[in-house]
Amino acid sequence: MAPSFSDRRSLLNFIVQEGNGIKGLADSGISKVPDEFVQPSYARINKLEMKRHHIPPPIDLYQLDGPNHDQIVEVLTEAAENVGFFQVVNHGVPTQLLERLKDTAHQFFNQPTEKKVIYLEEVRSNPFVEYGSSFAPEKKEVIEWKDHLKMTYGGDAEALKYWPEECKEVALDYVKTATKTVKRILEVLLIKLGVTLYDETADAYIASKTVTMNLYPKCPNPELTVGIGRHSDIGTLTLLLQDEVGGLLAKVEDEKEGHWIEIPPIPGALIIIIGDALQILSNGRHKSAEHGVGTTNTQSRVSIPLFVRPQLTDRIGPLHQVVERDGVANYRQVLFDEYMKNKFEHGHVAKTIDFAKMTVT
Ligand SMILES: O=C(O)CCC(=O)C(=O)O
Ligand SMILES: [Fe+2]
Repeated sequence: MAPSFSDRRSLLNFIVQEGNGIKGLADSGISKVPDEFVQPSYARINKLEMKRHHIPPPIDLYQLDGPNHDQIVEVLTEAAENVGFFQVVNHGVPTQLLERLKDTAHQFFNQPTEKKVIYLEEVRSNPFVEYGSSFAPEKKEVIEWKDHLKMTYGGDAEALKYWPEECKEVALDYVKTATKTVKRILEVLLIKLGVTLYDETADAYIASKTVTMNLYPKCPNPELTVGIGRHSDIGTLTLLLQDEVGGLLAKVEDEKEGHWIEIPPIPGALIIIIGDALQILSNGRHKSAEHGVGTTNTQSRVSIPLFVRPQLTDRIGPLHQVVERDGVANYRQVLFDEYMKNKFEHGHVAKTIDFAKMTVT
């Protein structure tokens, strides 16, 4: 029989403290989501209102090494400046690895709860791994329909020691190959901005790496819920693998207030999302994409982002070559840790980049 929850506390106990997750709730056979999952109407992204939008074909990264190099750089730059996301193929991450990642994510979440609870924030013994649900479910009024396993890279030895046995090899392989892809993309974007790059410089902007496995279980009320609310990613770039289910939504700016589109799954492709750190570094040329995830009642979905960002102890601000060219710095220097804390205080509510805006004194 489906469990019933007398109040929010007992619901959170079941999902968070006992570690049953959203998956546990979905598997219990509920026919309607508890009220705590019902998003206020302004926070929902209505699929019906989504405009038809021409989705550009994925960008072939292989061509960066051939005669069409300059043309591909143009296309990448245009996407980074105008929409903040794009899809790539021939990206250097083998298809077989992508398939293994998706299978592994399902395998991890399909395990009995007692295998997963050892990675709960309150229980785990190290900072490199975290299993949980929603975004700050204890603090936020409305709960998101998502479970996650976060694996933070702190070196190979730590990954092999602390990441879950069933995920560690495939996740480590992903960090290594995908980091090369991300670095290459970042380099061409920065060079195009006029930045002279020494190896360490690009590395500093991608120094911290986290692979997350997200699970969005089948949801009885997709029209009322979100998997992840609208947000922009905090880091430099996100490289995202989504499965064939779909549900990733992004906001495209236009003359009015912008409109939402679905970023469709393309077999073998990866999605690149510009994060806030790159918007700041590029003095606002590159736009971090506002995005979110819908839910569906047809099947459960997995996605596996690799987030790269500067270290928390780094200060970041617009790169001096860009400021010289633009004649003005649009953002101040911020300690990345401070930027992150401010963002987390707000949770998933659109963009928080104004925190780094230059204030007129
Ligand atoms: O699941 C997705 O497609 C996107 C995930 C995402 O936006 C995130 O984890 O920040
Ligand atoms: Fe995101």
